[in-house]
Amino acid sequence: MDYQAKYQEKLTTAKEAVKVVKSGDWVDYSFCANHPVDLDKALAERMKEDSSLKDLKFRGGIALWQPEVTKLEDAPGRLIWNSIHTTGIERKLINSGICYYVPIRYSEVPRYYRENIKHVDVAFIQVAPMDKHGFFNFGLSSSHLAALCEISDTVVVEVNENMPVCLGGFEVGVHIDDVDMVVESSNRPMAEMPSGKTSEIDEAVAKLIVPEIPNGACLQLGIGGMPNAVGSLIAKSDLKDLGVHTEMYVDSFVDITMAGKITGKRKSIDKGRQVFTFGAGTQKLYDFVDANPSIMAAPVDYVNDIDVIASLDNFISINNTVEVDLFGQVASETGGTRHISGAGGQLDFVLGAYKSKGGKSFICCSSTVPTKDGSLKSRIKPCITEGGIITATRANTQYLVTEYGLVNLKGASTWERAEKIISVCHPDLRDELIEEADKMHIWNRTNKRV
Ligand SMILES: CC(=O)SCCNC(=O)CCNC(=O)[C@H](O)C(C)(C)COP(=O)(O)OP(=O)(O)OC[C@H]1O[C@@H](n2cnc3c(N)ncnc32)[C@H](O)[C@@H]1OP(=O)(O)O
Ligand SMILES: CCCC(=O)O
Repeated sequence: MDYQAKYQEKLTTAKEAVKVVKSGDWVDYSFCANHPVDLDKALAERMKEDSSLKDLKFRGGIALWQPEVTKLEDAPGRLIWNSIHTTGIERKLINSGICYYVPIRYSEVPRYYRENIKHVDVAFIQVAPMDKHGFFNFGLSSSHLAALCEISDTVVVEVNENMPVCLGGFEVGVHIDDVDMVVESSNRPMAEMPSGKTSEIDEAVAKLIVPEIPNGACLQLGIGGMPNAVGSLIAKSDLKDLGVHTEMYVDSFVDITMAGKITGKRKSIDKGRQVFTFGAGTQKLYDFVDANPSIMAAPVDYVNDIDVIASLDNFISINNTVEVDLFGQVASETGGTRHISGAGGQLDFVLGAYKSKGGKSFICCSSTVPTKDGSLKSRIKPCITEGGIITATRANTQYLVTEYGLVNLKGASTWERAEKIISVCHPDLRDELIEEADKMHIWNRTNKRV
């Protein structure tokens, strides 16, 4: 089969390719680092020139830069951006009235596409250059992109030579036979998502979690500064023979690997491989995962499947949250009715890690939220702020960790939970919380004031 001939047949420019978009279409921008760059720019140009092109519905998630189409002055009347997980960029788009969140359980996203969404008009995906077998590797996001290609009327790939090639699993790319148009991009460097500075609070939390990790454990680190801080401390620890099975591949996994802590030898499946479904970090990460045989990309319905997670012994899952209440309910997606990020795979890993033999799931947060005037605002509340969304229910929460301590809520009655949870709150806010707990009938006279 002459794949090069097919490639040449399908090769076009971004300007030509975007002509396929019609008013009313669903246009899927794929995910995170794989959002299109040149196609997005060309579509925005076309929309500027042709004001009759409207009622467009875009879908994407974890936007690392603001899509050009959303910058159009008249974007609010002409398009809606739907996000399966919002970053700060998308939070701003929510405020401007053009972005809406798609509630998901991340492990289920490929099935949403195949069985529920069922139809996409146009898919625009950044991919790595075609290999000799005719495949365009999805690189940093295997995620749900194979499912997206299956249900899209038109698949347009935007080839970027800087997209790392991530192999090892399945559904990691799309074949030229299943692609309608190929656009060679301007080869911009991959967008980065630096993990930010680690705070003293992050470090205090990390110091409480690391001693809970046994040698040979299999790690998942979530999104945000705190899980990354734990990763940095693991890199400096004496732990050995660790494995990785994580939804998101982040920079600190590279540091832990370089420190010689990861062998993956004790994994019962995918032995020796660091498994992930999407990656976002710095160029250090992108260079590390590129064509690396110890890395295995796979779709999210495999990586986040609770039975797959549970089949890995000593699974350690570390995720961040926005608010926790005195019942142990975890709200990681919103602050009241204000949308912040999304459910992502938090529940998948909370459930899977607890089901794993020797596994532990840690929900961590700073005890207070930073405020402009420096006043103390607790993240731990009697009840989740009105309108807040629960990501992990109270029965699912295992370890809760703040800079003041680590408590295990499994098996604890409501009064025991209240006591444990208040023990990790900011000391100046504990009395108020005890008063509230008392009013809510979850404080017993035998409860300890810590
Ligand atoms: C990819 C993976 O994570 S793997 C599997 C796990 N998935 C998840 O855990 C999904 C849910 N978790 C998350 O999305 C993240 O961990 C978060 C949002 C909880 C924390 O992420 P971080 O990047 O560290 O959050 P950060 O502290 O920067 O706050 C993000 C926003 O929330 C706001 N916020 C944080 N806490 C609160 C609060 N208690 N009340 C109101 N707003 C709040 C901040 O002001 C900020 O908003 P802004 O940037 O628009 O001003
Ligand atoms: C969509 C995935 C992001 C997350 O789990 O946080």
